[in-house]
Amino acid sequence: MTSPTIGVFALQGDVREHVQALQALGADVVAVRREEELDRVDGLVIPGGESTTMIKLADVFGVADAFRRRISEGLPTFGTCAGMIMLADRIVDGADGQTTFGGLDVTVRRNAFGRQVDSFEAQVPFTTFPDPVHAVFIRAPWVEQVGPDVEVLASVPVVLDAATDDDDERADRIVAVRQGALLATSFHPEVGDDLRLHRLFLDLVDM
Ligand SMILES: NC(=O)CC[C@H](N)C(=O)O
Repeated sequence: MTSPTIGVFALQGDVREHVQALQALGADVVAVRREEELDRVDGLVIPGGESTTMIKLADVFGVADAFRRRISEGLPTFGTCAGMIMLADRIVDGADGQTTFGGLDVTVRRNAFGRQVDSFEAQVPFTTFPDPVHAVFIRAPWVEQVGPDVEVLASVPVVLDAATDDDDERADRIVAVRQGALLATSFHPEVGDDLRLHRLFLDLVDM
């Protein structure tokens, strides 16, 4: 089989890390800033970065609707952190009027962990892998609600703010999901050398 061509959304974000991870797995990778580039790809990665800037630039360059259309038509897409926000159909705590590309039937809370800790690392168990994934969270979103076609792949325990320290409540928050050929993580699998999530994504592209 010939290698798939994977585009990395390159208007903003940690593009290079994703390019390296995908190339290490044998994919042909192109940076995508224009519609002609988007037209050539078999799959798309939307990196971590800043979702408000991503959507602003996509609007300014007139490509937001092209991304929306291709994703809604079934282009396999992997969003990490800000990329997860860009794939979400609904956001909580977005900037005023913030929109997304959508496609993933989830509600995502932006900067969700911010009240507790801005950035942290954790060993996160996945339904798809025998061993946990070492996950780096940076001002990360979490998934607050999922539609019926969304499969939850991973959650992390969090302590919810309570009136007093004594009755802090614990709950699990979703940090990785899959819906058809769409995959999203709250954290940055492109940081570090664990390629399992990129490989899982390339398997979705092949299907
Ligand atoms: N590391 C990240 O991608 C952070 C996401 C960022 N908080 C946003 O809203 O887009």
